[in-house]
Amino acid sequence: MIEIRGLSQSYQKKEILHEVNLHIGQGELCALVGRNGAGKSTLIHSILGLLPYKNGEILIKGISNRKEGWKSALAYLPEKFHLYPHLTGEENFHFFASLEQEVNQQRMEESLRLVDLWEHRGQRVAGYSKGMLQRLGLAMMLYYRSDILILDEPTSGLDPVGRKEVLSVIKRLKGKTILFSSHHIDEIIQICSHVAFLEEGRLQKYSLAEFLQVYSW
Ligand SMILES: Nc1ncnc2c1ncn2[C@@H]1O[C@H](COP(=O)(O)OP(=O)(O)OP(=O)(O)O)[C@@H](O)[C@H]1O
Repeated sequence: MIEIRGLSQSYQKKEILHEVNLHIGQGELCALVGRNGAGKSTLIHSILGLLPYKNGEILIKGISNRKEGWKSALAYLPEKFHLYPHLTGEENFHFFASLEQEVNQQRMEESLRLVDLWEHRGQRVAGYSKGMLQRLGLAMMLYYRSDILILDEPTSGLDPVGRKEVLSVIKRLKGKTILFSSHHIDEIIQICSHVAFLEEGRLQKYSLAEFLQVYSW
C-alpha cells in the first residue's frame, strides 16, 4: 500500500534520510519511531508530497505520489491542526468537510460516532479536552474513508485518559493501513504490528516482536 524505494532527503547539504526503503502492506499498523530530529516528519512530509525529493520513489497503492490520483487513497492527521473554538464540534466538522464537497450527513454521523463524539457534537470545541479535539481531528480524517492513514504523533500532549481514548479509536480501524509516529513504546506495544525505526538517516522495519527483542524493551 505504501512503498518507498531509495528515498534520500536533505536540507541544504545535510542529509536527513539516506536511501530509505519501506513497504507497509494492507492492514498493517506500523509505528514510525526515532529520536527527536531523526527525520520522522521529513519522511511523512515526503510521503504526503509536501517535500520535493530528487532521489527515490514513493508509491501509494502503486501510484507515484508525483502523479495525479494518489491522494484519494491517503488521509493525514497532522500533530497540530486548527479548529474554530467558538463553533461546536459538528459546526467545525461541517465547515472543513464542506470546503471540498457537499457534506454527506450520514458519513459525518458515522465518523463522529466512531470516535465517540456524536453525543458531544453540539458542544463548542473551546470546551473540549485535548483528547476530544484529537478525536474530532480523527473523525474529520475518517470521513474521507481513505484506506491509508498517516497519523503524526496523535497522542502527543494528551493525559492518560485522552491517550487511552485515542488509542481505542485507532484500534477500531481494522483493515486500514496506518503509519503512526510516536515516542511512546507502551502504546506501540498495544496497537502496532510493525515498527519502522529511523536512526542516522537509515530506516529499518521490524515486526513488533523483532523490534522488542533487538532493542531489549
Ligand atoms: N525546513 C528545514 N530546514 C532545515 N532543517 C530542517 C528543516 N526541517 C527539519 N530540519 C532538521 O532536519 C532534522 C529532522 O527533522 P524532523 O522534524 O524530520 O525530525 P523528527 O524525527 O520529526 O523530530 P521530532 O521527533 O522532534 O518531531 C532535524 O535536525 C531538523 O532540525
